[in-house]
Amino acid sequence: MPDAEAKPAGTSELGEAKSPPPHRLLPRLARDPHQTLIDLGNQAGGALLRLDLGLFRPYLVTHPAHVQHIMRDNVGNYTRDGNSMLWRSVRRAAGDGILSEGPGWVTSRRIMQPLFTPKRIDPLIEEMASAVSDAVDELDEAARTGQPIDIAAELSRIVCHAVTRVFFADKISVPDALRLVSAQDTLVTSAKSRFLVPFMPDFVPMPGDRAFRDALHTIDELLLPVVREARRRPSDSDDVVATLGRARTEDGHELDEQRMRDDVVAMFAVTTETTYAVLTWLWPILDQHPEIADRLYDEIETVVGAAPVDRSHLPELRYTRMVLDELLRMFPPGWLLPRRVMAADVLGGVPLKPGATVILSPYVTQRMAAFWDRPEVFDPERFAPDQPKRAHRYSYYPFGGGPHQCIGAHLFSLEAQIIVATLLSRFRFRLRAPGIPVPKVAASLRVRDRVEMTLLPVKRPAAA
Ligand code: HEM
Repeated sequence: MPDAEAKPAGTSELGEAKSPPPHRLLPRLARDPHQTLIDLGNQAGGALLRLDLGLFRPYLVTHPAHVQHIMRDNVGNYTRDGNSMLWRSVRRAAGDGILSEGPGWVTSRRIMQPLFTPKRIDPLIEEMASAVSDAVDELDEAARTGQPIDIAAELSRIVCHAVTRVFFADKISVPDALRLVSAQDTLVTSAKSRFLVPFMPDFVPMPGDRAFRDALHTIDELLLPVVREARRRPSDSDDVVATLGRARTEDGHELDEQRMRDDVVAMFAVTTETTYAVLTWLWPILDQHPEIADRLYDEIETVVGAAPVDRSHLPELRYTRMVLDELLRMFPPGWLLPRRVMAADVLGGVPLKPGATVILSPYVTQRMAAFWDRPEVFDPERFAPDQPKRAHRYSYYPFGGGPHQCIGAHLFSLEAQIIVATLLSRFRFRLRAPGIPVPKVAASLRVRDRVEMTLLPVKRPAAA
């Protein structure tokens, strides 16, 4: 693997970041933003780049050492400012809580983080596996009749079954959860123009605004009653809503309705959206790599077989975990993580002014030839336990890092193993249109078009 440390993290001399000419950059970004950013990252080899998008001129940060500086070493200087790219839309949807910055974030992180530690999550494995299994049962009919399914829709249904039961104590019904997921989908997609033109004031109408507002309205309609009920009848349950209901701010006050609503909205989104988004990429990848698929099937057959997935299986699903780690390398849902520069700083020899935007991208760094061998090849062996340690912690950061590091990484790992093992212990699949899907231009990394497939029940010799 290329040695990230050996690449210059910057130079001791100060200088402006290179900036690709806008007349070439803009058409390329409009055509294929994902590949263009990877190409730019590769051309710059880890140096900071300035993207000249007219009135908006953010820096693209790809070197792991620079990522570490922003996410960890000098984190106080790089904020998820609620007026900046991406975070402005996030703030409109999820307010000043866990997905924000400052005192509201401190309180929410203190309240939410303990719910997702391995100690709290591991005892929930059986319940999660049983919810997943119940949801997967509903695919038997499609497998029997050969009816094609939209795997993203099915995965979101499976995830909603698990999440509503385990983390929301069935306070949100599965049909409501699916309406929420669909509204979230609209938020992520309709925020695109505000994302790309973050300096436009709110009073100037932009495409997608109406859809965004309608989706927020749906979310409030579904979640506010849940919040109000929890406030009316506090309980000692340890689901997300009841936990927020009992929580206190740093100065001892209970959270008001708006603050509770903000964190319920945020927590529902992060527990659903990311997991199904990343697992949707798995099937086209397996279809393209039959040798990887066979090894995965063999492991699941040996470890799980025809039995329901249970806690004892998970430590044995080593190859499954390697496949998931590689999936997160190539398709991290949080593909762009912008920050606002607070005070002047120097990064990689480039002076940064207060107010500038820096864009970090796990998607780009994790596909750069400077930091990965054959970055465009899907190869789970990179994550084999006997592989040498990666040269730099931040050459792979699908879950971010530093104080804002994802609190759901352990949950994702368990939940994704359970879902993949449950599905593949029962079905094989055939894609209707083979090929790796094109990513959608949206705030998170999703497939642009449906991934449709037919399911084939796994045949096993009848027991003697
Ligand atoms: C594939 C699965 C997931 C990926 C790749 C992922 C990725 C990320 C990333 C990159 C961040 C950092 C954002 C930033 O630095 O601005 C983050 C934050 C967060 N994630 Fe995840 N996430 C995943 C699943 C989950 C799940 C299942 C949960 C459920 C608890 C979750 C909860 C959160 C929360 C609450 C934050 C905000 C943390 C903070 O700012 O203090 N995530 N996630």
